[in-house]
Amino acid sequence: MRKEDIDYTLYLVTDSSPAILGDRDLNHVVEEALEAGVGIVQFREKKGDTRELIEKARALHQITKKHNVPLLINDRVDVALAVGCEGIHIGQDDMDLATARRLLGEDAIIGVTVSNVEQAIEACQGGADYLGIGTVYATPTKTNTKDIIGTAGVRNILDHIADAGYTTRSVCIGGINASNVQRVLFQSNGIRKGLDGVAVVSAVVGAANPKAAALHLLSLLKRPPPFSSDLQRKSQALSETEALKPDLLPLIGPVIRAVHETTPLSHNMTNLVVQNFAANVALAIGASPIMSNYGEEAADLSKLGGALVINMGTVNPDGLANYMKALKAYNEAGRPVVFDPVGAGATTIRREAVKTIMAAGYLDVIKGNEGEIKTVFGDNKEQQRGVDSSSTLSASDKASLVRRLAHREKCVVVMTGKTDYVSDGIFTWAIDNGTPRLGEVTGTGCSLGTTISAAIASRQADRVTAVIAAMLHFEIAAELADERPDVSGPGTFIPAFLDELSRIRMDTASGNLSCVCDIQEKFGPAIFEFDKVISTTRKLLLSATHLRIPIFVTTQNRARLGDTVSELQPLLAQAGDLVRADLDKTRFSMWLPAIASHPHFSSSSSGGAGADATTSQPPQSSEVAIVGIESHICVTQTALDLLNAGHSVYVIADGVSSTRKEEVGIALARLRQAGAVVTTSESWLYELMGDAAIPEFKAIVNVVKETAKETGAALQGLLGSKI
Ligand SMILES: Cc1ncc(COP(=O)(O)OP(=O)(O)O)c(N)n1
Ligand SMILES: Cc1ncsc1CCOP(=O)(O)O
Repeated sequence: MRKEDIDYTLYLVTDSSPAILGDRDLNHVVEEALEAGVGIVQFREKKGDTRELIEKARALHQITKKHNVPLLINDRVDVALAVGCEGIHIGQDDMDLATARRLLGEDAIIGVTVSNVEQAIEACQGGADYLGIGTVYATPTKTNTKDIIGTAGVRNILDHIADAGYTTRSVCIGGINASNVQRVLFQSNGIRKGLDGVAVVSAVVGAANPKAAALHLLSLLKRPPPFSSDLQRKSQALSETEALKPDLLPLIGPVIRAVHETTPLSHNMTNLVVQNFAANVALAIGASPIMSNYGEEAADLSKLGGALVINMGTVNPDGLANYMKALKAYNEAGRPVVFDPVGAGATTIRREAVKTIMAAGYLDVIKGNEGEIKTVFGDNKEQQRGVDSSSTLSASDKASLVRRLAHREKCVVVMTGKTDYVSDGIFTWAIDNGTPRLGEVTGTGCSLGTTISAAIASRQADRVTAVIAAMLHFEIAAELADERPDVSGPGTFIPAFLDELSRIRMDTASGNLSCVCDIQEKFGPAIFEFDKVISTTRKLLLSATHLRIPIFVTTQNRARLGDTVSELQPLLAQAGDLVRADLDKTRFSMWLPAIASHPHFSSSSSGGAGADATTSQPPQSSEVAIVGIESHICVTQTALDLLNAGHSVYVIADGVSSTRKEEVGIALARLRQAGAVVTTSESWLYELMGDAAIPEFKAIVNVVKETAKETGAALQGLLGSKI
């Protein structure tokens, strides 16, 4: 067999020790493994006389030859020469590569154990046919292992040898079995070079049915792991340009809506302190919380389409065992896991717990403060005080740390702080939302993990978007709560925060929006009943502020025709961040790219390439009310564009006008025919409320009462006989 044709996918290394082989026959085990499809076998026997070893190896060689699979001998060049088999595997303490090559010749396959970059480069340079990279995880099969390098170590070696231009075949070894093989491969593979396979001992030799075990491993090795989707896609993009950096803002609203619509399960294995608060946060954002710290339940829960939060805030040995069970179950079900390594650097127990959890399964999101993320990265020299974080890194160092950790673990990493950093290992975002108030109450950090879990459960195919959407939802709600006049401290902040979380969700889900089209100073003298348009718009802006309906404003050629009229400016200022856009335009329609791509309008993109196959929704439309001028030009074109984009349009007849009054009636008739609803401000307001029991009812009724005279005048003046 030519060297380049060797299939390293599943590499069997033998072991005849009773602890592994038991009473099975080694030849039979190897024969079964070969039947299953093992592509290379190494005879590794640490005990026995040379003659005995040669005899056993000869017998094995007869079997491997039948399957046209190479047999290598561990350590012993003499045995390999005596048997005449295809090669050897040598470690760092064995015969050196150059001597082995001289003795065995160019055709022999020689593999070399490497556990760091220097050894790997030296072996590649020296002409090794393959590298045995390890030890990945501690294993009872080899107790004299010097270096446990984890998947991060394997990946580092692969990246460096690829950078140095080597294509040497590579397998990894140590503690690999069916429960971790997909993750090991997924997390080990570098962007430029991947592993050719894995080498195992006990997973096959120690299995009750070696053939079935090898078949199972091969089937796992040949298919992508359930959690690989979006990051694999993005990894491919890495070599391409910065232009690929996704614009996430248009995708935020759809994630919040997806949580509202799918009510995903948020399975929290969280600490005792925050259980109640985290459950309330989950409810406020529209998720379905279950607070279960019992690992045995996870197998069932993982099948319900949700996500798991492992928060090690009050870790203990039982808890750790439960986390591992749940992590395994969620990994097997292909459902996302959020890891919150609370207080990771505070104690030795916690540092060890982090290592145990990281080695036990794949984590989709790792979220922590600076100290926690440093500890997870393995780079925290400081002693963390409790669960708090002090910051010593610069902004660029923080960004670099989250990117490196995300890249290493192939997951999304969030570092919380005054500025939060989020990375998928390729792109990194800084988020400056939130309020110091969040730090004044316990459980906010932990319930951010809960919020992320719900978002990621609804948008598993695009984890980083889900994570950022969850963070924005959470932090903007906190800002809004903090600004409320009824909030005077941490006690009043908590209920207000829950209210704002829920309110953002309802606002985003409801899709009610308002557009104020070109109500500018210079139009004043020319427009029919311009003052009525202004008074109706005032009424709508006041009501929109009470009902938290986002507002979009435009002006036509502001430099020449002036800004939006001064009567409306205080109301726009009062509406604050509800004014989602205030744009100048030359196009007649308000449907500018910046508005069309705004989260409130971009829901139709939720059915696009980034949508989660399991939860994709039909494109959702917004309900948009329009006021402004002129009815037959800008208002008409905006309404038609909105209708074309699939939105519902409400033209507020007592709030639109034109230069000539005759144009108005014709424009409204045309829009009605095109599918718009032509209605009045009062009718729209009552339709929005739907129920006199809503908390805002009183405020809106007051607005209606206070503006009753103006409304009458507007109806009289503007509508006349036109509808
Ligand atoms: C495929 C493969 N990789 C690594 C090893 C380990 O070899 P070594 O470091 O020589 O340790 P021992 O096997 O001699 O204990 C291996 N055997 N096979
Ligand atoms: C030979 C060797 N080298 C590093 S770990 C190891 C043993 C791997 O055994 P197992 O697959 O049973 O963990």
